[in-house]
Amino acid sequence: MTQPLSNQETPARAVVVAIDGPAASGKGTLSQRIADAFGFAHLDTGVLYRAVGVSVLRAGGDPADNAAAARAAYELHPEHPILQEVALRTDEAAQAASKVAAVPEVRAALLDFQRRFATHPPGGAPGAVLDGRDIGTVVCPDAQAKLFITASVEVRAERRLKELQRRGIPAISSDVLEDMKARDARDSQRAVAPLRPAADAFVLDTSALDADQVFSMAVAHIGSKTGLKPKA
Ligand SMILES: Nc1ncnc2c1ncn2[C@@H]1O[C@H](COP(=O)(O)OP(=O)(O)O)[C@@H](O)[C@H]1O
Ligand SMILES: Nc1ccn([C@@H]2O[C@H](COP(=O)(O)OP(=O)(O)O)[C@@H](O)[C@H]2O)c(=O)n1
Repeated sequence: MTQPLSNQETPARAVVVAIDGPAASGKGTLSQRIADAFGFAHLDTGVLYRAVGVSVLRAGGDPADNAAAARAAYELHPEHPILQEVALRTDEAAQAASKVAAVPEVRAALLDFQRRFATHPPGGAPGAVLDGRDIGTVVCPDAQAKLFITASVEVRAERRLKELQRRGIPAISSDVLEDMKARDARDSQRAVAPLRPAADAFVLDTSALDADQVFSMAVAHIGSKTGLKPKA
């Protein structure tokens, strides 16, 4: 992936909040709320892998083919229109994403962009929230605050099913659950940057917590690590 376009340089070191966890644990919802509350920029890194996976499928390739996946990753750039497509939200895209995500060249190609977003958040924001699988372990190991958001696979599959239905994307409950289990296994067992909490991450099981409760606990954790409070 090529470098982002002219981000305004930030004079002080940007605050970085790393939010990792398995599929549909609530990372994206929490990350956007944290970014809004602290005035930070937000990067959903899963979208990058989804875009690479969908690009390979559209070119008629196999997402597990290293060369095809690497090519698609090098061709992706931050202004690419595919990054805005609703097609990235489908289960098919998620499965393709987790296949290309196991290819070391793909991860390497996407790394610089993610790191630059963290160190130089767009619009001169004083901080960045990145969510994904390896933010606290690989992309930003020096992040000031790290959260690992999880929930039981049944709860996560139910959340994802409702989300797909809300978006008008057809989905079958048992398929969503099976696809999520397959993706969990692939993401946790891959050799490169597997899904796991960083040693210094705050692990939060959200199975029985609503989004407001998760947000309050995350704000408290970020406050304890950075001394920052959300904007009024
Ligand atoms: N704590 C929560 N309780 C219930 N539903 C939630 C919670 N957090 C997020 N959701 C919902 O679950 C779905 C998946 O959340 P999302 O933030 O997209 O997860 P992720 O980014 O981890 O895949 C969304 O529809 C979201 O509104
Ligand atoms: N930092 C990241 C983000 C996503 N991914 C991969 O991309 C896939 C899709 O990520 P996502 O965050 O969009 O998935 P959901 O949590 O939204 O279901 C994951 O299953 C991972 O295989 C990754 O490997 N590393």
